[in-house]
Amino acid sequence: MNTKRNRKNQKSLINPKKSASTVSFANEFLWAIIGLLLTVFSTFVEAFITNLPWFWSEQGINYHSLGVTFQVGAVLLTGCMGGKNAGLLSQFAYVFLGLFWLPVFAHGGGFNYWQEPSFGYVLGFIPGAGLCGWMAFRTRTKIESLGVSAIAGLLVIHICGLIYLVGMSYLNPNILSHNSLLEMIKNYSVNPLPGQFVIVCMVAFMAFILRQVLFY
Ligand SMILES: O=C(O)CCCC[C@@H]1SC[C@@H]2NC(=O)N[C@@H]21
Repeated sequence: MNTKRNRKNQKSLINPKKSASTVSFANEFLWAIIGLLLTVFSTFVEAFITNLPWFWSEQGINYHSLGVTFQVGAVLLTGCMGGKNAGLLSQFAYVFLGLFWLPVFAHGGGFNYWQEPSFGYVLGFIPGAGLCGWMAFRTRTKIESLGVSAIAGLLVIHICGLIYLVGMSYLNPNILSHNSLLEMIKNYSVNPLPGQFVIVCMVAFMAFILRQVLFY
């Protein structure tokens, strides 16, 4: 047992760059709550960017919508800041809240929301935030690894959403006909992707700065 621990210590001494960051239980719990609140509120906030600040005096401030909300950004930021457990817990709580209590999903809420063809994306928030959080704490804090973690989380959300859409069109064609399947895939996976990539960059940048400031 001791030999095992010694070997582990030696490894991190040999390659300190690779040593994983850790997050305390208190921080995990705090980020699970912050993540839940962020996800609830950001679902209703449209994401936008402005023109570059050095053009503000000439051109004024121009806003461009990214065509998505900050919802997915909140899910990924929770993973990047709180880790795997905070990501999983916050998104379990979000799905539970939406199904059993408040209309916190983009198109409302309630138990029948499972019939919403896009519900797979909401379910995907759970493994998406978990994977993003797990990856974001495997190495010391680097903006590249935070970006890769957020992209991996985003991919998982889309994979879950797509599986649910295809599954629903086969198992429940009354709700989602084969004809509208492509339209749904376009609406929920193809069209939002460019905006979501911009959000992934914002998430990686914000998480990097916050983790430097908060020393973890
Ligand atoms: O970020 C976006 O706006 C695109 C992602 C869409 C997520 C879908 S919208 C319907 C469903 N209900 C939710 O609360 N989210 C998913």
